[in-house]
Amino acid sequence: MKKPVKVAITGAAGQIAYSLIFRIASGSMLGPDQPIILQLLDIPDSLEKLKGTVMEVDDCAFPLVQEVIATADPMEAFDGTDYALLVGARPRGPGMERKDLLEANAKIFSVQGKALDAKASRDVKVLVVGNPANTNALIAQSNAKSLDPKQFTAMVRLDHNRALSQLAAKTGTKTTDIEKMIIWGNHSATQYPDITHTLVGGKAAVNLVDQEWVEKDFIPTVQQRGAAIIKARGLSSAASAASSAVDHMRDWALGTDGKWVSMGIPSDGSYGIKPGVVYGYPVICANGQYEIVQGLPVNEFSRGRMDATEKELREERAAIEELLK
Ligand SMILES: NC(=O)c1ccc[n+]([C@@H]2O[C@H](COP(=O)([O-])OP(=O)(O)OC[C@H]3O[C@@H](n4cnc5c(N)ncnc54)[C@H](O)[C@@H]3O)[C@@H](O)[C@H]2O)c1
Ligand SMILES: O=C(O)C[C@H](O)C(=O)O
Repeated sequence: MKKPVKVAITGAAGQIAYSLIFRIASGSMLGPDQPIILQLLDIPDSLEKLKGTVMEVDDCAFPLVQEVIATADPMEAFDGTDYALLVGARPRGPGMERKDLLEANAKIFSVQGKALDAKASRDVKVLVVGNPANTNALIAQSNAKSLDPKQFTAMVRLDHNRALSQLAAKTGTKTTDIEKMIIWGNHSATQYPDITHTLVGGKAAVNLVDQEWVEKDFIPTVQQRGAAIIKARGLSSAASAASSAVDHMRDWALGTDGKWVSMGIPSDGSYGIKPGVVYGYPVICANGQYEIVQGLPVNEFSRGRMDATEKELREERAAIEELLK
């Protein structure tokens, strides 16, 4: 029997968490033999609703769940945390851009960065889902001075999965036939879903689809998918966001077996993206660590898109600079 690990989920009374908590509790994230202590955080006004979610977790009688803590205190929620999924934030509604959320949500992540710094396991792995996810991850990271910046990541995996699904539909293949997809940059409408290096059934994707489809259909569809879901559901994506959060953490913790996935991580100068932003990169995970896939040629079209999404991230950074101190 493995020692239990502590998994903190913020925004635990919200709609993403309503899917995420149950997937994690069933073993989808860390495996069917990894016991879990759930540490659920929400704001005082949402605690009554959270009580209902906890009752439902109890009612599932999950074999892996050792204990469930529900609290409005970040210091309690992050005590000894091994995995932190920072979901809690206000989602955007119809017609809003992610940058509209910047001010509303930024402060949450400075408080939580400090609490993680003070209380979490020194090896904690942090995934920020709450939008604007990349810049929120930057804020949390900057407020956790004693932790390694590499421990803070943002979710672009939903974009990665959306891109796989769009390309599979276009080429009449399965998502599992596709390798080496990349999402560069921000989880926003400037992100760059890049199929330049992608293989479909071992063949170069760029030879299977035309550039016009890539520019006029594929890239905008992936960039605008969040907005399309808000329009259709009247609410932002939830089950797919939860599923992608599980994929991100599982791959980081358990490895990708040499496969590429996309993660928002602190930029280190790779591919000309200077340090100071959390940027989507292609990575390979092994032994609980991720490494950027290096040495890929970048054509002129890709360079322009990669720079444009970096520019947006630097503007977001400038808007919350005072929270980084
Ligand atoms: N990165 C992605 O791919 C992605 C995908 C979908 C949604 N999102 C984002 O995830 C976030 C959550 O979405 P949702 O649909 O679950 O929203 P929701 O409104 O259903 O739930 C948010 C929850 O967060 C809680 N909360 C607010 N402030 C908090 C704080 N300081 N500490 C702890 N909890 C707090 C709220 O009380 C609420 O229960 C939004 O910002 C949304 O835009 C990101
Ligand atoms: O687009 C949104 O605001 C929600 C989320 O980030 C998504 O991509 O579905």
